[in-house]
Amino acid sequence: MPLFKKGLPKVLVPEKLSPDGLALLRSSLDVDERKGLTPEELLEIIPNYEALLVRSETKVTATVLQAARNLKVVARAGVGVDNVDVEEATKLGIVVCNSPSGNIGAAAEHTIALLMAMARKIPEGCASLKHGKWERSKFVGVEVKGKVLGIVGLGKVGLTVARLAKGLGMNVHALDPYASPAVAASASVTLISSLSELLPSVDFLTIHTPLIASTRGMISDTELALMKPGSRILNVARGGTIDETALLAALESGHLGGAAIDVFTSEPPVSDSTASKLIAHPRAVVTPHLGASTVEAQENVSVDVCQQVLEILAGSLPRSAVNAPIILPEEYKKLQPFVRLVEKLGSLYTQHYAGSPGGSMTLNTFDLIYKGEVAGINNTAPLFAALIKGLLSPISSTEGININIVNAELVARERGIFVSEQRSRDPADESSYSSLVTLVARPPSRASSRAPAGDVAGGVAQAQHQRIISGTCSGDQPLITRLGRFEASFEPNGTLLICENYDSPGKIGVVGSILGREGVNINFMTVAPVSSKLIAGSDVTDIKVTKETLTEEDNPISKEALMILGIDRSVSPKVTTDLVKEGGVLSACAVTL
Ligand SMILES: NC(=O)c1ccc[n+]([C@@H]2O[C@H](COP(=O)([O-])OP(=O)(O)OC[C@H]3O[C@@H](n4cnc5c(N)ncnc54)[C@H](O)[C@@H]3O)[C@@H](O)[C@H]2O)c1
Ligand SMILES: O=C(O)[C@H](O)COP(=O)(O)O
Repeated sequence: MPLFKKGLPKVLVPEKLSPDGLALLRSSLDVDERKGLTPEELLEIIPNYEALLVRSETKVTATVLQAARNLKVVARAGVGVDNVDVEEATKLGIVVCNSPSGNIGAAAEHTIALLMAMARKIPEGCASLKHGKWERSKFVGVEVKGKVLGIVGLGKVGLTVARLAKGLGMNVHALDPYASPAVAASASVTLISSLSELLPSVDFLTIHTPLIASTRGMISDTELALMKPGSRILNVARGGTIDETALLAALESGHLGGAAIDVFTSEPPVSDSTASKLIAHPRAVVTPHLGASTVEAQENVSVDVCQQVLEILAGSLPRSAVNAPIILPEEYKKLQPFVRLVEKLGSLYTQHYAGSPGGSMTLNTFDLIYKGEVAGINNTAPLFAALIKGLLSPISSTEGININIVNAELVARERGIFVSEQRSRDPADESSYSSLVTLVARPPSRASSRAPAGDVAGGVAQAQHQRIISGTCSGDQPLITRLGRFEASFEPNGTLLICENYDSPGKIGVVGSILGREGVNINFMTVAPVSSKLIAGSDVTDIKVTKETLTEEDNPISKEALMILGIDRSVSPKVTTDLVKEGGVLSACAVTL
């Protein structure tokens, strides 16, 4: 078991990563470099770490992730994340990030190196000379100038290969259903619309797609048969895009003039496998997944992912996560106070209303309404995630799962929670708030069968089943401005006692003495009157406008109020019961925010 620097988050590095990035981590993280771990050893130690930094060798399986109780981020120092179970990481709220552009140049240059090595038989000539032979006529190659290079996958690496190949005087044809024709044209690449059209035209074919369902085995017997006799093929993308058995057969039959392969279906290849026979074939030029192995690329990807690990562990959003939305840093900064606010709205809703009739158990449909400046924020995914976290954190253990931007949608779907986000660029409301966020909880069916406008009775019936909480941000500090039918102004922090009562003299004294008896100190108190709009009868969508309340002659609606007390500890249910029984309040509820 490693000895950790006390208190620092721990990051496990089980593969060779450039020290440039790791140096960035060392001042604030405990970096544990453990090369050569067996899968069993990885499983045993992974619960100790907050971050895991890998290349393509470490298999980050569902079992590893489930055991990783403290893991916040898996960072892949490179592009491909096929060695990481991203789906499981998403379920568990673990960010998976990568370095999508740090090794593009290296991979493209390696492709060209293999292309030239294969065309000019450099590995064979080199090996022959080292064995003391001088065989000049045996190693006559071909030129690439004027030949057709077919590229499957005109993404970052594919496009760079295209530009380099143009520099060598090649004609470049490419197949990529998602490529931009303008970008292809700017690189003088002819876009071809199908493999069957592309393959017969090429002298060299190179693959630059990810390994996904549609590309697995994409080049097999049929496709190889379409290629010209003597043509050559390259794979610096992922093993499995070219079927290894079909490729070996095409080399053995002499149909293909050569193959240059950097990646294999199983790495390292198993002895006696098809891949090992392919490697041994005299017309195959092979490298052990070296596409990204340059000093420069390794520095790039290492620095890139190490910076992201620091940011993620500090609570920021990743720049290039594969399982979370990308949000610009300046936008994320603007969102931060509202993220805190919306989480508080959700938590306040669950704690204040969950136990009440029609509470959170039945109200699983929410409108999250952004008004004013906050409505101008484009990507509200962090607000959605904050709401789900706020709603669920007070009532569920969520089995150690950290609800965040990565898994909020999945968790909401599993829990049957529906959220509709709405925006209004109008001023926040008649009030002076520049931004206002309102959470409306409602039963799904009622919402769609809303009473026609003007039908106040219907409106009240509908309103009875809604719960509304609004808030704003004062600087960075969240502020609740409405709780139910009450106009409020309190900071949702710490433990709060929320008492509904008729606003009458002496009430505060009684409540204070009951709390004093229990040894509870009051830090602050604020009174929230019924919304003036409600008294004027204009706010028919307000919540909980009960018949009893409206017809209470001695206690007209205008006399109702919420008393919100900030207290220094959580209280037992006995305290809230006593407040109702002895203190004369209508209801009392303690929440911790
Ligand atoms: N050998 C190495 O060391 C090494 C280094 C870097 C990248 N890679 C691999 O190279 C591949 C390409 O990387 P990239 O950064 O260019 O990725 P990219 O996402 O930028 O490009 C992939 C391209 O493939 C296209 N594509 C997807 N499905 C396709 C299909 N069915 N037919 C045709 N095109 C399709 C996409 O539209 C995209 O343009 C990846 O598999 C990556 O893991 C390998
Ligand atoms: O996906 C990638 O970035 C490349 O395949 C490089 O993988 P590596 O980091 O294991 O060299």
